[in-house]
Amino acid sequence: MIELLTTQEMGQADRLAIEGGTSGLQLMEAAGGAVAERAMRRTAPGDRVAILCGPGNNGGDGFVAARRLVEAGRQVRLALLGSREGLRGDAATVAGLWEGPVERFSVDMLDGVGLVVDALFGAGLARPLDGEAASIVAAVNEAGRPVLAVDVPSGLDGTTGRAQGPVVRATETITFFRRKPGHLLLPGRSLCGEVSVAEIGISQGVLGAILPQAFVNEPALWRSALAWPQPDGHKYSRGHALVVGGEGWKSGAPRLAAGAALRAGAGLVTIAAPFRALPIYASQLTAVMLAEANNPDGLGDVLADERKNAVLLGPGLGVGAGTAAMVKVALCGRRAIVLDADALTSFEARREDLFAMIAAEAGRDVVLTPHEGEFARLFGKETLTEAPSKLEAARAAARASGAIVVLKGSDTVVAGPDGRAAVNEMSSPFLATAGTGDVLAGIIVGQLAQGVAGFEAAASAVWIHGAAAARRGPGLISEDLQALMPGVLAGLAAGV
Ligand SMILES: NC(=O)C1=CN([C@@H]2O[C@H](COP(=O)(O)OP(=O)(O)OC[C@H]3O[C@@H](n4cnc5c(N)ncnc54)[C@H](OP(=O)(O)O)[C@@H]3O)[C@@H](O)[C@H]2O)[C@@H](O)CC1
Ligand SMILES: [K+]
Repeated sequence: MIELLTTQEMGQADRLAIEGGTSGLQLMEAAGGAVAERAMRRTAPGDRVAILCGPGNNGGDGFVAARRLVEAGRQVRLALLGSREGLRGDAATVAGLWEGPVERFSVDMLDGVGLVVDALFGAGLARPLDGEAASIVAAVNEAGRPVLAVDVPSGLDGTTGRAQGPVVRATETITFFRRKPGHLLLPGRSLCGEVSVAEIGISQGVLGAILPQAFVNEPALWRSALAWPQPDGHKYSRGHALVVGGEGWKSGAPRLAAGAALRAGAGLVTIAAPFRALPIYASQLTAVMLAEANNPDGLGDVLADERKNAVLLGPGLGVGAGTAAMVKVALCGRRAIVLDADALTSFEARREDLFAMIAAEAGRDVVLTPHEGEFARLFGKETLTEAPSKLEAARAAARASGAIVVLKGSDTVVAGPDGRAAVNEMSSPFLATAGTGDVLAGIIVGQLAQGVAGFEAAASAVWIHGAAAARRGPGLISEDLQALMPGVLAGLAAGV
């Protein structure tokens, strides 16, 4: 399980390590040493390196790296933002060990360098950069040389992934102990370049005191919760997913979802749709079954069979009171529910009704899968814009709704009402194509049908969906995803 630490939690980790007997100076020597190691991979002896140090401990890491790089034969020029006398604590100590000149930044420092080390600001960034700091950042970005950022690109908030002012555009970022959410959340992820993590002598044990609630979405987070068919099992023991579909001319979305649910491992999958649309569905389906549901009462009849233990509503269903009434029927009872697309938008003006229906049945999993537009419509634009980060927006929505919220995008966040959250990085830009959201909703309902718990069902589905897309790359269309899933699932089953 890979935890993500807010800058505050990282400060706690540093403090706990120091209380545990590792000095701050040892941590800084290890951090600066790791920076130097990364810098050496990008340069050869004799190459010129510019190291830009800020007034805090991030700058301290820069001083350590400078010393180590000179020892390794690099030609180092070091600039300090602020005065040497202004340095405090460990940063002052390591600055004292630096025997070279300490310059004031000038643009010519960047001429012909093989690497710029950005050690201006890290976890202590307290406000947007302005004045001299802002002009240094502009000069670094303008120079177009490779940049190695220490901890985070200066100007980026490691907790939120946002920059309120100027920010360094790094080629590579090295952070310490654990990544921070801002390394995965956009725009942070694209500003960091390649991210590596260095161990600096903080023991894993500190996590037991910190209890981080945000994680990288990767198999270690949910692998043990996945359901695999047992030798003595049968299709009914793998669950029965129901996808509620609409009119025939909108049957593509429910069909994509149903196929994905079957691939995800649901034992049976049925699409419920109006009688007049059934021939259209039937002409394109084989293993997926059909049931007639002309209206909410009809859906109630279909759901009278309690073996249908997970239901998806939304893809191709249409926005309006009819869809809201279908959702209401599906939400009566204990089965797991996924609400996507039109099923979310149908509650735009009456979100409290939806949240009350979700709350009415404790212990049942409801997963909501909005993209940012649907999220703003359901939870209010301010939930998105006023939250400090996308992660916090998803958490706030999960708390308000009592559901697991999958806030989709290139940096999809899965958040549970209990505060647990996972940020996804297993993705592909080629997923930005029609129908992929329907496939994701289908994978989630397929996982839920097999009895996988809501948070794990959603997080694993997001990962499987991204991994399938990554296998194809250019040319991907949503119809391809189903056929790509077995390879991804085989890898998970084998534990790789
Ligand atoms: N023991 C440890 O903790 C370890 C920490 N490590 C390293 O330390 C880093 C965190 O160090 P840090 O806490 O000193 O913060 P840092 O990012 O250097 O900046 C603080 C300084 O910047 C200033 N400042 C802030 N915003 C500003 C702005 N907009 N414009 C101008 N100034 C601004 C702020 O001034 P103030 O706000 O007080 O006026 C203060 O002087 C962390 O990222 C990692 O690299 C590693 O060595 C491992 C051990
Ligand atoms: K930095």
